Amino acid sequence: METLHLARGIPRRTASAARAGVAASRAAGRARSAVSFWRRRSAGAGPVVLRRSAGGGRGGGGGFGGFGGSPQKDEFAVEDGERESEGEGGSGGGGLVLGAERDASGAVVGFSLAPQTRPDYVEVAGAEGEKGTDEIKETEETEGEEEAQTKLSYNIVFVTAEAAPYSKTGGLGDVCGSLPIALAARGHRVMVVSPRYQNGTVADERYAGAVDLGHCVKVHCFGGVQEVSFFHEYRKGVDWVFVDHPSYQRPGNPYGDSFGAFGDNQFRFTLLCHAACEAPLVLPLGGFTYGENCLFLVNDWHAGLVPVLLGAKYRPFGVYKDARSVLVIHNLAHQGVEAAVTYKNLGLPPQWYKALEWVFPTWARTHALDTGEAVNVLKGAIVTADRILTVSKGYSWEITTAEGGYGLNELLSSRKFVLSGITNGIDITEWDPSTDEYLASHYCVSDLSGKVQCKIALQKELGLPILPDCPLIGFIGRLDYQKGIDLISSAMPELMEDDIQFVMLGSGDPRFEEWMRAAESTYKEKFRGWVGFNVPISHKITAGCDILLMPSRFEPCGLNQLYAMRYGTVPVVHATGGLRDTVDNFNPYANEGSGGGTGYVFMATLLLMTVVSRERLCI
Ligand SMILES: Nc1ncnc2c1ncn2[C@@H]1O[C@H](COP(=O)(O)OP(=O)(O)O[C@H]2O[C@H](CO)[C@@H](O)[C@H](O)[C@H]2O)[C@@H](O)[C@H]1O
Repeated sequence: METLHLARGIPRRTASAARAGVAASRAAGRARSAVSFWRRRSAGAGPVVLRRSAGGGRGGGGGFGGFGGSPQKDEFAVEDGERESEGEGGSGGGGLVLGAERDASGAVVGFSLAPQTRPDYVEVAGAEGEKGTDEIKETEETEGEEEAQTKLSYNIVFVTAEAAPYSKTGGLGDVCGSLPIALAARGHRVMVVSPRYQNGTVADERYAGAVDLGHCVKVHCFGGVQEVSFFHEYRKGVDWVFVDHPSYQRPGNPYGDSFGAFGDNQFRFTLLCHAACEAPLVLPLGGFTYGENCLFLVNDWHAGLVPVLLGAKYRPFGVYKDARSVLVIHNLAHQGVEAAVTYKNLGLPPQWYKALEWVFPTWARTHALDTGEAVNVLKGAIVTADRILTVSKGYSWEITTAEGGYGLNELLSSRKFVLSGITNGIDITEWDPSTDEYLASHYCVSDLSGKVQCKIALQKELGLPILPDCPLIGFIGRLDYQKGIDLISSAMPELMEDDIQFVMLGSGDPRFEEWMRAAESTYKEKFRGWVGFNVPISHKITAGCDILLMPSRFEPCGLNQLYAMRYGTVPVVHATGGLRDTVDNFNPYANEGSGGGTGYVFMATLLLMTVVSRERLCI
């Protein structure tokens, strides 16, 4: 498992005002420019310059959640999952030093990831001479390989509503499915806590490798006691922990079904947060628990109660005193807002109400008696987390503005000193055109000759006329207001006047799904709209298309443009958030006139007001 960190090396740009909308005609114009650019490219104008800023991360299983047994010494080293004595580990140069915990009589009672004198980290062998600093050690890219190792190793607990390949509706699943593996490869001990969704389809088999740990935890919430249990799989150096409860067993995706979002999501994710706080304390993974000295990475509102619980439920009793939490915001538009009366259901002490208190502005209230009082889980996480991260630098700034802050901009601005952005990486083993299992032909960015076979195969599979020279534009994503689908739909008649083909893959808002079906029957020879969630098709579109269109109104990071750049597919993106940060706008004058850049970045010319309505604030 390797990661590609596109953030490094990309010139940092000062983001201009977050634009909440783009002009559809502008999008069409840009797509047309890309078409003509593509034509020039096809005509021998040279390949698009795809600049990758950094190489992949170190592969390998590593990690140390998966071994057990009794140590013979107080400290021993572990390398690539194998246990060695300390002396042996020293010669290997890549071992981890662990400590044994002893009772008053000196008998070993367990193992600690922290040496007794420095209880919050372990040292990584090979970092001799540089001990005492707290930086992640990374060497510069060497022949496409990134050597990265940590000198401080943490017990990291991801809490997330989705983690691929077990569950995925979008980018959150991708990141929480691959980043833990990359961190484990660097020497951290990593656990991912996520629900064990069972929806009665073949997708349930994804959890087949996870075994019931036989551990139940009682959660006091929603006026009763709920019992949750845990399943566990140790895979690629990571402890994947799945919380089991009947509320995760129903048809649909993690958040809803064809009738919309589930009405009990607040309940389901409250359970997740309580369970995630218990997991490091009670689950003996690989023989021993993670313990209290954890770093919780809480992803989006679904995990947002975790930092609140640390402060409200555990620390008053001396538990998790040294634990820290990082809130990772993948999408600020979803905040977990419910009526104020639901606060009492969350299993929090009454005096902590203010942490979650949220009052809608007058204009957003629905009737004269509406006081606008609500609880907002993400707000609670923002005020209680030790650090706040977004998935790109640009987005970390945008959320502090009125246009991009979804009502939380002032609060986020007040926490600027702990707010930062780190651009997402991607899993370059899954997304690699030279090995991608879903492709009809393999190729690489330095030799795109196999790409045309992917295009022909895609045209064939979708029943489009097989025209290798016809520019093929693609879109992949959730059919959501965020993604600018309405802008594509209004640009479509103009786009279809050109000699192009257009393929869309997505699911979500039924209105957009209906529009895709209608567009397909209107433009039979040129347009295909695949309604549904289909990972193989997403790979085929990424490889088979010449251009990938992403006219997102806002985009915290965006992954598809990163995949596209890796597949030699020109991204055409709106200059917002992570799209602006990661796509280098094509400059025909660069490189002594031969051109340079990684795609097209268009600016919004029409600012559409973002209406922060209650509907958008609730999942
Ligand atoms: N119908 C379909 N079939 C198959 N695959 C599909 C699909 N629809 C989407 N996908 C896949 O889901 C992922 C979507 O990732 P994005 O980052 O573009 O969006 P998303 O808005 O969900 O994520 C949020 O979180 C991520 C991660 O932080 C941020 O990058 C992003 O900006 C933020 O909005 C991609 O891997 C894509 O291929």
